[in-house]
Amino acid sequence: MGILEKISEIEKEIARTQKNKATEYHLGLLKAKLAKYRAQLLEPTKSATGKGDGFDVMKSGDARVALIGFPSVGKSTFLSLMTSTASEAASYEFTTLTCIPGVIEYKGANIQLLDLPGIIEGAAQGKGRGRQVIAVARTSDVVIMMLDATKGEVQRSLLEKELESVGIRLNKNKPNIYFKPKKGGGISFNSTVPLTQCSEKLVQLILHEYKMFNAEVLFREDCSPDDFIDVIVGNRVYMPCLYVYNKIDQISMEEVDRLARQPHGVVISCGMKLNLDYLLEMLWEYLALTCIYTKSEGRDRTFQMQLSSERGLPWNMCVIGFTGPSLVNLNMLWFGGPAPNTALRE
Ligand SMILES: Nc1nc2c(ncn2[C@@H]2O[C@H](COP(=O)(O)OP(=O)(O)OP(=O)(O)O)[C@@H](O)[C@H]2O)c(=O)[nH]1
Ligand SMILES: [K+]
Ligand SMILES: [Mg+2]
Repeated sequence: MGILEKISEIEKEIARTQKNKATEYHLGLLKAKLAKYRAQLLEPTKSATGKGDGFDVMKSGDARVALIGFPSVGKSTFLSLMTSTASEAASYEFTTLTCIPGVIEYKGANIQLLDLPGIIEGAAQGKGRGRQVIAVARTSDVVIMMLDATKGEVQRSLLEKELESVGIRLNKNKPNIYFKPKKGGGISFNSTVPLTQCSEKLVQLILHEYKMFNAEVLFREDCSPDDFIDVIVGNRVYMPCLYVYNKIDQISMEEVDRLARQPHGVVISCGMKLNLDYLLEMLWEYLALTCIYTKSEGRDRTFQMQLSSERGLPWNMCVIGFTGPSLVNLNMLWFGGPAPNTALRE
């Protein structure tokens, strides 16, 4: 059996297994296996990482934003509107075939915006240029998931699944679990909070699946088995994502209102140049959140300083757990006591 078949078998088994106390170990084990096979799938192949395929665009500026979406949702139209780069837009699917960088200048910062080919279901497993596109998404600081407002919610959940399956975690903080593999001494397990989704036995089972028999594990929040697997697999990327619904000129006001209220949602029309300023403001706030995930060195620090001086705060103000889309929330939280769940530790 190939890896793809194995993955599909396990996914089916997870889907048909009822979730309850009696099955929690079985499910935990299945999820650990799934994560293992998916990791194998992601091991670089020549075609996915080969230079010269148009995807190896140099990072430049203060931050990088990737445009991810199905074909013909308006990604290239957006790039051409927001930057001085022209990217061909047309009514047929897969107009864009490589990665096309542009620069947004905003509040003294240069934000690199990347237009990418459309992706479809199965992208992570190599359909179309999905793997290259997703590899670029992994290198960005914020993802703009562009959606066609006329097309319903299914595109969004399909894309979320694709990104999820390659270890990209959207609008989610890194699980607050201390994990350290050891040379001996068995598995020591502790938690500072009551756990409702994981237990010592489940943690041991998952670790054994990864052939780890000695480790120190400390849960500092009530994490799920999936969170724990993310921590031991270790190559996950946590990034903010804006869900941008384009083409609102084509839908009713009621529908616009509904989409605008989605968490992390912004509604726009590239065709009629509607709400683009607001999107830029939101993008700026979401970029501020990336300070949480990045190290305080070099260019990241410059960017943090820019962001925080604007708000009259010390540059390392940005070292805060992710609480929501509003920076105001973050600042209040920070002044309220020690920053929870700081990710600048490493
Ligand atoms: N009605 C309407 N049409 C739009 C809007 N934005 C873009 N379009 C149209 O949608 C079509 C696709 O736009 P593109 O920018 O090529 O889309 P894309 O996402 O880059 O497509 P691929 O590169 O093929 O993945 C074009 O015909 C655009 O003119 C909008 O806000 N409203
Ligand atoms: K197109
Ligand atoms: Mg395009």
